[in-house]
Formats: sequence, structure tokens, C-alpha cells
Amino acid sequence: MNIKFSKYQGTGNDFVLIDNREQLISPDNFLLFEKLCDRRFGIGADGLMLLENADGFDFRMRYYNSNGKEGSMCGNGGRCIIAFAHHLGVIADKTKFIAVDGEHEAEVHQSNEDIKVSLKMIDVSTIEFGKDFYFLDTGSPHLVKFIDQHEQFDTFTEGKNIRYNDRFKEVGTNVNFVSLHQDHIQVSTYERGVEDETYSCGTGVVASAISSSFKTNSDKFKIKTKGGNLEVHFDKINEQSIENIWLIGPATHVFDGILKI
Ligand SMILES: N[C@H](CCC[C@H](N)C(=O)O)C(=O)O
Repeated sequence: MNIKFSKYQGTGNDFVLIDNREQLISPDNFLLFEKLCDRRFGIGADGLMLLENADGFDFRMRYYNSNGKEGSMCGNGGRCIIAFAHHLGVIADKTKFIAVDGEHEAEVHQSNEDIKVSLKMIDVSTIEFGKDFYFLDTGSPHLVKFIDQHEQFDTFTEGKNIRYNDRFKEVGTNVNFVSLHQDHIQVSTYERGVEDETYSCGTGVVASAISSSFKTNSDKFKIKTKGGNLEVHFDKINEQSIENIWLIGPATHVFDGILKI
């Protein structure tokens, strides 16, 4: 069977996208997803998404980490699947879709070939204020730690130590390191399911912006990641309740190909 796929990236977080509206691929084909994400034996990606039909919504987003297993919400992936749905003609400039963490709305802003997507994330209702970290769920679980500067900071080793500590080793967590700067914050992320540092993580950047708001009192952030720039804004209702959270940034089509399976 020949199946078309597309490769997208959002600030360097890269994904394989497959239009599965005709259900040609089983959503449980985890071995195939792992193989396709492999950077030596497959296409190579941090994750894979299936775009499927869903009653009452424009589409369903199914997200898998590069280990082939279904992951929790992916913010950069969310922006990429919206650009993909836009290219396929499944959506126009505004959309409502369903993902593993619930309903999302989004808007596509297109100028020439560049696509920028504003994606509304789920509300955040529980934030753990640890001794030297924050822990919150922005669709995916994220631990956030502040560091003085990123230069020579080893995100992979430090992130992996936390992800595999006694508390997290079983279910895992994503781990973000944030440094505060005059007009932006810088974020680096170790991602569970990829088990590596990625160039950017959308839900991680949202968790980092919310955590930074407890230090700076702002509700609007410019964020630098290894793979590019993002913006986040939200309404802080109180210390445990953040609503109207938007993640804004590019979603770029890289290439198309044919899978022979
Ligand atoms: N890269 C994603 C996060 C994927 C979450 C995944 N690593 C998990 O914990 O299942 C993002 O842009 O938000």
C-alpha cells in the first residue's frame, strides 16, 4: 500500500503527518510509528500525528512520541497539524479540533509561504510550587526549573536526571530549563517519549511562561528556543488557575513523500 506523508516542523520540533481520514493506518500501529520517527532507519522526527475525522469537530489530532507510543498534548505538533489541515483544505483560517486533552481552537495567519498559527491551549488548574521547581500540566506534564543562563548548560543530562528520578521514573515528565532576560525568556526542554533534548516544546514553553509569570508578574512572553521564537499569552485568574492560554508561532512544511507499507 502507498500512503502519502508530509514532514513539518514548528521551531525545530519536527513531525511526520499522515492524513488518516480514510483509516488506512491503524492508530495502534505503534511499531510502524516508532520506525518512521527513527532518524536512521526511518524518516526521522520527534513525533508523528494522524489527522482523522471527528464528529462535531474539523478533525482529530492523534499524537505519538518518537518512541511510537501515544503521547499527551503537543503544542508544536498542534500548530503543525493545523497548517497541514489548512494545506489539505480540511480547514480555512479558523478551526476547532479535538486532541487527547480535549477541544482546541486555532487561527492560521498566512503571508506568502509562511504560516503562523495561534493555538488555544487547555486551561491550567493545578500548579505545584516546589522548593526549586514548578510542576504543571499544560496538556502534557512539565517540570520547570530556572537557571542563570543557558550557555554551557547541559539540558540533556540535567533533564534526564529529573525525568528518571524516583518520583517520575514510571510515568515520566518533560523537563524545562528557563533563563530570564530583559525582553524574553529562553527555554530548553528534555522531552519524555523522545528521551532527548528537542529543539523546542510547545506545551513546555507554555508551562515555562506561566512559571515565569510568578517571577515577573507578566502575562505575555516572547520565548527563545533552540529552534526559533514563540509567543505565549494568558489570563491569570489566580495562582492556581490560568485561562485563555494562547501559543503562537510558525508551522513549516518541509517535504512530502510516499510510504510503502
Ligand atoms: N513536543 C510537544 C510535547 C510532547 C509531549 C510529549 N513529550 C509527552 O510528554 O507525551 C510539544 O510541543 O508540546
